[in-house]
Amino acid sequence: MAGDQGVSYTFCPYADREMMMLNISNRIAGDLETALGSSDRVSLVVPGGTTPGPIFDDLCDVDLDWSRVDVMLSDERWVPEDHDRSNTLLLKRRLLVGRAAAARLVPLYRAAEHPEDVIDQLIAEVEASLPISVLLLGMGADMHTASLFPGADRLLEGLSRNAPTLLPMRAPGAPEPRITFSAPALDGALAKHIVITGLEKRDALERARDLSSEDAPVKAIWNDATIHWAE
Ligand SMILES: O=C(O)[C@H](O)[C@@H](O)[C@H](O)[C@H](O)COP(=O)(O)O
Repeated sequence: MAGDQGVSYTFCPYADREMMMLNISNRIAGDLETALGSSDRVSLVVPGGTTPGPIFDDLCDVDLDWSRVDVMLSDERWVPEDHDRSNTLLLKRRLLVGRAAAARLVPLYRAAEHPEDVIDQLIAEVEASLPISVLLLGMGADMHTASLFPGADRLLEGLSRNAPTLLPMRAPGAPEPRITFSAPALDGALAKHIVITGLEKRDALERARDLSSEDAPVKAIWNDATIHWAE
């Protein structure tokens, strides 16, 4: 456990990445199964980026009633869906295949020049699938999570208690505009997992304890999360 200012998470280290990815997939499957036991439809929110692919490879073959699962991204880069930086493309290739192809993808992207052009429509679609039943997030070495980046143009709004469910975000560290779930929308998830790899990110997690959420946005959602780490 780590704690300051009343926040806490459970830190779960693994001997190797493969074991970690398999275990996270099993944990998510168990959380989804539990949620499906008490709701007609449940939702799973996952990150893009480079880390979660192996989790998706394991999870997509799990035997559960995927036809009752809404899948959403925690954040999306504002690029067409066939672009190699599209998180939607990653989902379509590695999670929404096999048994999980029966799940419903709730998009965080629509073909439009700017996220602002379609944000209201995206919010309405996403809000129909809330609350988040199961959440998986990644974290950058700069302590961003989803697209809540330190120094981003609308970070304070995204961290505020009254934040909209989704908001556009532009940040010095992000090559394209983003759309992201806000911190309170993510923090309301019933089960929360964060996956990180490598010593740099583990050190960043340690540093985050003494920083504000503005400098370390991951803090805004880590309360009651399980943080899975392997070198
Ligand atoms: O689109 C994205 O980039 C993600 O959703 C983002 O929040 C990601 O989880 C972190 O940046 C970690 O990224 P890596 O796993 O690539 O280090």
